[in-house]
Amino acid sequence: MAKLQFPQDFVWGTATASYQIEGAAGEDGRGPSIWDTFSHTPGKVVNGDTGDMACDSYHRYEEDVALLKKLGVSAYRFSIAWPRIFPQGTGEVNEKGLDYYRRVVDALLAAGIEPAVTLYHWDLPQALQDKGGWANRDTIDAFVKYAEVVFKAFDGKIKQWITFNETWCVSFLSNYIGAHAPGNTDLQLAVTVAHNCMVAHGEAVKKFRSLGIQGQIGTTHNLYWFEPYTTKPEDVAAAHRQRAYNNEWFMDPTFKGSYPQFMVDWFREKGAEVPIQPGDMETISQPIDFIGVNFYSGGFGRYKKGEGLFDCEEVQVGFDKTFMDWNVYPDGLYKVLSWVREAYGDVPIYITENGSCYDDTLTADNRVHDAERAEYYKKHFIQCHRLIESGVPLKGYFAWSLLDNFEWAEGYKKRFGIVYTDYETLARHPKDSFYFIQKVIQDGGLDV
Ligand SMILES: OC[C@@H]1[C@@H](O)[C@H](O)[C@@H](O)c2[nH]c(CCc3ccccc3)c[n+]21
Repeated sequence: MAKLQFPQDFVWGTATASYQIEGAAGEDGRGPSIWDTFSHTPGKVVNGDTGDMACDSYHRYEEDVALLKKLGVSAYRFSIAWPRIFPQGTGEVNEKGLDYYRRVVDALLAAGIEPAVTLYHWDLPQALQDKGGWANRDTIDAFVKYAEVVFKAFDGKIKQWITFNETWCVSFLSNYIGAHAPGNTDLQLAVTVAHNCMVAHGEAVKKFRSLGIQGQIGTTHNLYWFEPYTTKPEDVAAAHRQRAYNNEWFMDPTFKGSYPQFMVDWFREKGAEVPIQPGDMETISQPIDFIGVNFYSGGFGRYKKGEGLFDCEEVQVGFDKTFMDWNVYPDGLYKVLSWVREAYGDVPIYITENGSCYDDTLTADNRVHDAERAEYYKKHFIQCHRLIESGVPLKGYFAWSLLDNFEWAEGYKKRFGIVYTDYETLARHPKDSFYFIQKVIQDGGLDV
């Protein structure tokens, strides 16, 4: 048996998001978000599930913090709900909304756990969507105002800030594919939303710097490792387009201050132009202190005329699949973060999400023997160690997720938690994967 030892200062954490765990949708002045609207629209979410109750973390956050302490993490990534701070998106601050996050942050700090906070994890105030949402550049200013209020309220207490969670999901998944809120299916709209969100990210970073807020700020993109199935030029080009859709389209503006030209040309062919205004690219590529990467899966593709947006079809090569039908591809984590370092330099990296969904069963004695999920984590931890050994500046890892929670359009059937949420009683039951991660943290590494 070999012992894979992690650096002493490696950050182990778990991640959640406001709409997925809080519940209390109308409590203490919270305004509606686009996910309240979407989940309450028949046909949008499996079983008609909504985030009205979720894990009720709005009232049970102390139980969550106790679980985090038991797990032994040094950090906890969660998101602040904009509609709790500005119920109408702009205007009057809702102090009761801020108070909830003050309770959460103080409980975390009392437990010796660092909060890592995402400003935007998809719950846009509906009042802003009614005025065009992220397609309207006024939303950028509203976002910066929201960020400023939260920066000032928690300066010195929250020291790791993430502006956006997965702008690809906010733009393409939600406005081209249409699977997430607000559920549009327009490519130009998606390209515009992606651009405006990235400008909003940059403006928030500028505000953070100008206010002299303590700590570090970055953003999180979901990166997908997609490789050509053969070395044929058309397969290489097709797989690259498909990968760039998730990766370079967001990472190039963030770190190079420009969009990848081959993709600009491809979108132009499809009738979509990027609405760049003077100064936008400089704003987007404001220097950041780290990049958050959410990694779940990857695969292989080859050219197929007319297939999808990029004339690319996925080739099934025999990967094990999770309950989301996603390939289990741990090597993809090694490859994608090695690519980040090659393409964008030695920017510190945090894996801000990684995890898996399997069909869990709660036993009579409240255990969940989720061996597949524990194995998924083990395989990905091994790749994290391999990355660190290779010199990639990987600084931390946040497991998705602490709790089973509202899995967006899939509702509550899809469980990603290392803790089982009993939706009848809202009781939390650590799964075997929780104890596996607890031991890795305690030991500072794992035996392989
Ligand atoms: O699907 C599991 C998690 C979500 O619960 C998180 O809120 C979100 O940040 C997140 N991103 C991804 C990868 C991108 C993706 C999200 C949803 C559906 C398909 C792909 C997986 N996850």
